[in-house]
Amino acid sequence: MGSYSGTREIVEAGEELKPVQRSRGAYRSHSGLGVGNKDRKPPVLKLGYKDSLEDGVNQLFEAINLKGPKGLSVSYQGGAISSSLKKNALKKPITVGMPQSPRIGGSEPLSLKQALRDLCISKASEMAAMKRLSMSASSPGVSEAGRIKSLFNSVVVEAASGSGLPRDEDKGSRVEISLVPEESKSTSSRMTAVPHQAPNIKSLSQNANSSPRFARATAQISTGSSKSTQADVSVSRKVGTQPPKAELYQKEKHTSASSPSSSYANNNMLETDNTVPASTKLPKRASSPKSGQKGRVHAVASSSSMNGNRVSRMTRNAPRVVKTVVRNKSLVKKKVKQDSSSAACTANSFNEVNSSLDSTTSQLVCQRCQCSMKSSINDSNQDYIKSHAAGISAEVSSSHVNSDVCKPTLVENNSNRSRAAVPRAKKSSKLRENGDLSQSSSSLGDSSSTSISDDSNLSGSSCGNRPHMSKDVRWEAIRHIRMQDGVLGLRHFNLLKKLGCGDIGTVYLAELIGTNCLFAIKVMDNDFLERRKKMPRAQTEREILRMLDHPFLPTLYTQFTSDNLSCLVMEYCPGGDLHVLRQRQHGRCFPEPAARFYVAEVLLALEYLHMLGVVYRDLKPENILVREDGHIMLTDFDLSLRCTVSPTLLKSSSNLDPARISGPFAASRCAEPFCIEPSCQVPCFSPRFLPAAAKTKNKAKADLAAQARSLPQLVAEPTDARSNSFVGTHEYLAPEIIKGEGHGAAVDWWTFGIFLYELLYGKTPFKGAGNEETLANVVLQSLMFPDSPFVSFQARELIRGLLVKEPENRLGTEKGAAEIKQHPFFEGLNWALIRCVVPPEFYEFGVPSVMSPDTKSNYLECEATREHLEFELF
Ligand SMILES: Nc1ncnc2c1ncn2[C@@H]1O[C@H](COP(=O)(O)OP(=O)(O)OP(=O)(O)O)[C@@H](O)[C@H]1O
Repeated sequence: MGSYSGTREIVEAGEELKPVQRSRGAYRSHSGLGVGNKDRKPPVLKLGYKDSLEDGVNQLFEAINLKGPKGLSVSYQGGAISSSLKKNALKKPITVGMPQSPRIGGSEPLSLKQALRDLCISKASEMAAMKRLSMSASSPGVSEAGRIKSLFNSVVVEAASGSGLPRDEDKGSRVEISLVPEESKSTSSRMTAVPHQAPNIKSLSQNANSSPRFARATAQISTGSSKSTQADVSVSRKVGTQPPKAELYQKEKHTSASSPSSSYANNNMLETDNTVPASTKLPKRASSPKSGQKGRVHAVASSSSMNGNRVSRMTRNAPRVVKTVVRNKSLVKKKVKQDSSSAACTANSFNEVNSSLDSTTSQLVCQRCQCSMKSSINDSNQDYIKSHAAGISAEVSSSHVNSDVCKPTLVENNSNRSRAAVPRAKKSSKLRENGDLSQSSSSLGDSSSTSISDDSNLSGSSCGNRPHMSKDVRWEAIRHIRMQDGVLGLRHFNLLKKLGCGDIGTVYLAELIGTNCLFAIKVMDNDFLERRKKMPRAQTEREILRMLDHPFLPTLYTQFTSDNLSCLVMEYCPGGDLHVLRQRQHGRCFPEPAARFYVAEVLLALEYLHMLGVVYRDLKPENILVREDGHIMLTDFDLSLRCTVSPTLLKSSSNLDPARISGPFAASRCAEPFCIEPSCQVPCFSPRFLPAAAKTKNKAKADLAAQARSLPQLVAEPTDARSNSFVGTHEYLAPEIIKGEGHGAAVDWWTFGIFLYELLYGKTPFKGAGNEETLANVVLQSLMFPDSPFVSFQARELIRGLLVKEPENRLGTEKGAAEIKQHPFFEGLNWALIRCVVPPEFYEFGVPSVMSPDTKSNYLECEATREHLEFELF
């Protein structure tokens, strides 16, 4: 990852590091609008109905008293009827259309019954007429059920209050129970303020009902949390009173329509629990949280349509502990308990997660992503590939950060930011126009920084179409911040350390504040990129990162633009790169088994990239990072070439006997395929050199080879990829690139050969005294192997096959990675389970402490380890 010396730029993040005004006011409770404001009285329709009814009844009973038989058990005293009868009369609106005979004794004369019936009928028709009138007067957005409901409400409530009868809470809730739940509501009505409707939560619920996406996006904030109260209130405000938020809703709805999995997170910000039925008494919200609870947000998603509840808890402002994490020793592994009963693979469901409040053990799962495969242009292959190639179930280990860590936040080069302030707005809008980035409206009122999020395309901060990383707690951490603050920006991160810088940006280790989650953030200055015409490279990298979901490739969690700095939030690899790691080895080269492990994982990553139509073009040890678990991660895609590809299945596995396939690998004692416990090591590397005495095992070996040959073969070489770009690193450049003959996917197999050579011998094969000589050697010099260190014949054979100067004769050109995987160098390797094998252990690494202002300057210089070409002929 070195940079060309003449073109090394240090791009610093001019971050908005002031304590952020979280615009609490924006979320603050607003009396009368609170979702949970159960004191809010339904508006009263002044229909004049009650008075006329009472008058009529009074007149009737006056007549009865005067004319009725003596035995009649109705009392009338000075114009007031008995409460029971009065109640009956007042309940009349609820029984419209079902007139009942007043049970006044059992022997009332027929004329009285008739009189009462007539009265009921006349009042019913009066009501119907009034209802028609009110229908024509009301807004079109209000449904009939809503109007009837309002009518009932007004009648009952006013009657109750006007009657002088005690109006207890139960009765109040009964009024709600009597309402007919609306079945549906047009989406446009969601945008309309409907003042006489039931509380906003109701209309939200209805929206949720009409869209499964809204249903699953339900979020209820726990009682007792200040944030929860604010969030709740913000819901109603956004829906009922604030047009901009309503627009946001609309926008999100469209997004969801096109990509169901894409806007989950944003929805969560705005939705309330859709499962609160109309008959349910609205919960009372605590208005003044206790200090101890402040900041603790308890998000609950529940739905009757869901098969489980998702309970997520995150601790904010919890002390963070910086702790050296020793691989395989101090890792805190988190188990995720899922509700297996749920429809786990439906895009609308969440599974219950066993989560703990403890920051070190909280674990959140977004189960839905496991099945939501994003489909996009030319993505049919990608879907297939992703579903087959990336199925790892990642156990997440939390990193521990010292409580000191969160205090300071790195502020660098503020002048850059002010410099960029003027063009920022212009460019941002330009980007938006291009549809490249979508502005997320923020209610934070952060005037000093602009954050533009492109997360709609990344499925928000949900794991989206990344099933293999779906259980990563970092998705949830990001989603939580977005729920809380609306839009993610650099201000949400503590920059702990500069990890390095490349041609187009600077990479920082960063902690998402309050979450204990570490990320690598690549920060790119858009002005700089534009000036240096490197915007296309940044764009390429971003596009490729967004596609990736593979255990040996980086996960892009989110991306945003903050103060004209484009930021890619990626998975952090604490193990450094293979270039550094190799130099720490005895003889500056890896033992062959270690080299075989690393190149095997790189081969799988390249295979996956090729299947996605990506020619990587920049393979070198510097671009291979070591994860916390010792497996690798191939990074840096700005020099990659994108093209179309059509994977072809050369040979199917339909005629294979599954028992035979598993036969040679049956040495594994563990049935759990993802178990990485040493005692359950999967024998990915069975011995290639069998003891002479073990001749009887030769048959098994032959069987193994035969089975390997009979395994299904998928070839996914981007055959039409051609480029004349002169890109790469001198020592790794393929001859066809140097000669300018145009190149394709075969360049990756050349670089793969150089890479293996360097890991085994500690140097590249064609390195000259200078760059020119190196290039000449690549084209003209034949391949030679040093005598030492000792390298197996198979390894040398593989290198020979790969470093063929004519690309058409090069190993891998015809059948891609499948061809290379079958080389004897990899004999006995269980490709499918290599990610479960215990990786070579070379050294321990840990999480650095926070980057102090003193140490910051140490990172301002980037050491170029290898000269890097950036001449592009396009
Ligand atoms: N996800 C990550 N985790 C840890 N370190 C990273 C990560 N991504 C990059 N780095 C480190 O940051 C440094 C800069 O990375 P970057 O990809 O920008 O540089 P580069 O490979 O030189 O890029 P370019 O080819 O664009 O010049 C690298 O040296 C790498 O070690």
